[in-house]
Amino acid sequence: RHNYWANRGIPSTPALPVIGHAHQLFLNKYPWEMFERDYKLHSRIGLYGRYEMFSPVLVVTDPDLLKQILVKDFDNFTDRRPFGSQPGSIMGSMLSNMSGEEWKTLRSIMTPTFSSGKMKRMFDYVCTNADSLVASCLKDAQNNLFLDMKDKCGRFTMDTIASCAFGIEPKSITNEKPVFAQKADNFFSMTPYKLVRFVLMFMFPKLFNALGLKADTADVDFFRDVVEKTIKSRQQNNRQRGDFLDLMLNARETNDDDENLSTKSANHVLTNHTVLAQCIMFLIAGYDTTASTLAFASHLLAKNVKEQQQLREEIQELVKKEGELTYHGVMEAKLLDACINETLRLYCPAATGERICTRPYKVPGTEVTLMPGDLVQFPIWSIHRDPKYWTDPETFKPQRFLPDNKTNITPFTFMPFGMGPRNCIAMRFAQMEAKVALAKLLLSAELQVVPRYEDIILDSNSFLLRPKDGQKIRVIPIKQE
Ligand code: HEM
Repeated sequence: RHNYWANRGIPSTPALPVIGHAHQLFLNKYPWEMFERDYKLHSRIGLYGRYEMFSPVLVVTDPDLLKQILVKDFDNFTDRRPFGSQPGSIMGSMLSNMSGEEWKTLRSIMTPTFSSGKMKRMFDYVCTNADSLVASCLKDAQNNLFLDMKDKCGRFTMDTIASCAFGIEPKSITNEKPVFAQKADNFFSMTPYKLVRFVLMFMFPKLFNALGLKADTADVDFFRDVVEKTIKSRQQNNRQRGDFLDLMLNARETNDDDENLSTKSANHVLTNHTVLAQCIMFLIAGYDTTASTLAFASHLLAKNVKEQQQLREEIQELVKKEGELTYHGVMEAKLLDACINETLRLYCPAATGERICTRPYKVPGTEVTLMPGDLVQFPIWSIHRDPKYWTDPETFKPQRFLPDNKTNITPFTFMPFGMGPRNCIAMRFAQMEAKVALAKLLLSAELQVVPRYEDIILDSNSFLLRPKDGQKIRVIPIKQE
């Protein structure tokens, strides 16, 4: 049963009996490295096959084919593999884990959360929290040789998503015990038990359910309590902020008699349970990826002194021109954009992407017809570091993303937020949040590498790229003129 790829002329390295290539996940230091060896062997061809037990998986590395699958033929690949789908589970009801029409309807309800108008309104909340982050860094820098930037930035991203989307103020940045941030961190931190649980839930959902394991963990229950209280208080006060929570509650309460078809299907999708699930997803998803990005960016700039100074000068120039840091200024800053992009190229928090085939699909240029349920993976980490697309790929060179050079980048070789209609729904928000925090930090402080912490060490127990044991750097206040 491991002849599927050979019979169709698709390269595949020899599989082990029964388990196929599933063992690759455990042979490497990091999960995303399981693609490295086969990527190097087969990327010239643009695709290769592997097996998870007996199930064939197509790994796509060719940028044109990726564009085809993720964008042009998206209707054949609308879903990811089901994750945490148990009756009544919060995890299974999150947008990220939904499929088919339910996903489509919910995605269209949630998309306006990050419209340009809403982003501009959220900018002030982001700035307030970024100011608290900088103040906290400067204060702690007085008594500490170095700061843990992952911890600091995690508190910032938690406070920012909570205030922007829900009007909650956890005050994680100033709190000695930042419960919200700690709970979100717990969700992503893997112990060996959690890792096994995660692999079972992801790769062997039937076995996971048969063992009576629960998809929702205690951390999810904590956020369920927070969101339930927030919804109750908002309904009692009858106040509208025009934020994500209002958007969800208003869509849920739209009258059932409405003749508008899309509203009817929205009512069908939006139960109390699904509203709750999306809110919890935002609090959790809003925390880790952006915090790690900021921690990685701080470290890379601490290490690359020239780039750090050039970026500081760009931001100082902006502030001089506009009187303060404005939404427009932050979004237009070219080097700031390039530094965040280069950070995400080298350290993309979500290192692997995947889609499930939802309609039979003949893969262009091959004899393969994928059937509904077949899995397609794309190794983002390997593509981001492929010397075919990036000269000197291991080196931090933000200049690659400056407008003059950007046109040299092969489309679909840079995809830290995924691509196509099912890409990261909060991409523009995450970019704005990271840019504001980094800009404010650089205006007030110089970032330096700490001896013994010169390199980024990644957490090998995580499926997301996260710094292991935080990300330590030295923060030196800049004397204001
Ligand atoms: C630097 C920060 C972030 C990165 C690198 C990132 C990356 C990603 C990636 C790679 C995907 C999968 C896309 C695909 O399959 O094509 C994704 C999906 C998603 N992200 Fe993000 N993300 C970030 C921040 C956020 C934030 C702040 C939120 C929420 C507030 C968020 C919410 C989501 C959701 C809900 C999905 C699932 C979308 C769907 O299935 O329709 N992300 N993200």
